[in-house]
Amino acid sequence: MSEAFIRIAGASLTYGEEGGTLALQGIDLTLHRGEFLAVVGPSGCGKSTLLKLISGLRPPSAGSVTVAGQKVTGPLKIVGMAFQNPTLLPWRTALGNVLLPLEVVEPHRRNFRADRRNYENKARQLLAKVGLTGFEDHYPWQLSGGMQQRVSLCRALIHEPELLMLDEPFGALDTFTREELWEALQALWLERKFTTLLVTHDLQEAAMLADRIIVISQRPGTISAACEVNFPRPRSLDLRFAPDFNALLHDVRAKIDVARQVPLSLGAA
Ligand SMILES: Nc1ncnc2c1ncn2[C@@H]1O[C@H](COP(=O)(O)OP(=O)(O)OP(=O)(O)O)[C@@H](O)[C@H]1O
Repeated sequence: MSEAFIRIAGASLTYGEEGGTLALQGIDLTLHRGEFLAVVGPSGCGKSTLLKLISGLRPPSAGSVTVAGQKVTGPLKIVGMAFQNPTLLPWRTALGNVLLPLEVVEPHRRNFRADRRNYENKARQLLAKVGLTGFEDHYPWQLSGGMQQRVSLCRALIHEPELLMLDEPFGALDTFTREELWEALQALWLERKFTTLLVTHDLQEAAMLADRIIVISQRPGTISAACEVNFPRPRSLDLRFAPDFNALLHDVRAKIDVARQVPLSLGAA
């Protein structure tokens, strides 16, 4: 495995002042460059908070977070993000939405006007990779939920981030669309190998896409278990029917059940 890219050491995060909500406690985690990590656990255990901690949107109350050798002290520029709700700007076309980060994030912002044609080509290529050729000039309201989420994925990747954070990106989609997007995401990841954190409630999604799955326990969230996912890549959807795959799902499910019952960080007897 390659070099460590993210290191979290003894990190805790409390929302609000002292006596506020202790969301995460004693998190130790190392991620290698190019690794795909899935984060699962019961509702409210701190999965999204872990993404905020790593991306610098929230500082740790204790411990430290290091990304690419630098201590995280504020929002990182090298992150692309996509959420359950695609949050596309309704007055912009698919292409216009994908281009948005380039108009905001340096160094692209500086070059955007002069290099617009180049950037547009890049955006069109990315849209083609997720099957949206011919829809570049459509507005969000002219696209299905799955298509909007594809645009959102392209928007998260257009500035070639080293780190991709996905918070339940496919949670609102039907099963077939979700599976198509797993394939699209896997293809992009295999090509570009951005380090990825995926928060999901869908264990099939976690096992299909990730190199490793971590389970966060009931709040205050701690990492209560981890499973390596060693299926060769590219992974096809047929993998869902393999006995090894289902054994892994059962194992992760059992670990989540334990995580739901035992508030580990409170030192249950
Ligand atoms: N901005 C905030 N202010 C105060 N408390 C917060 C804030 N954001 C989250 N929390 C609390 O922190 C805890 C962890 O929340 P978080 O959103 O990280 O959980 P999650 O595992 O992503 O949940 P879900 O699976 O339901 O989306 C919860 O108890 C939540 O109420």
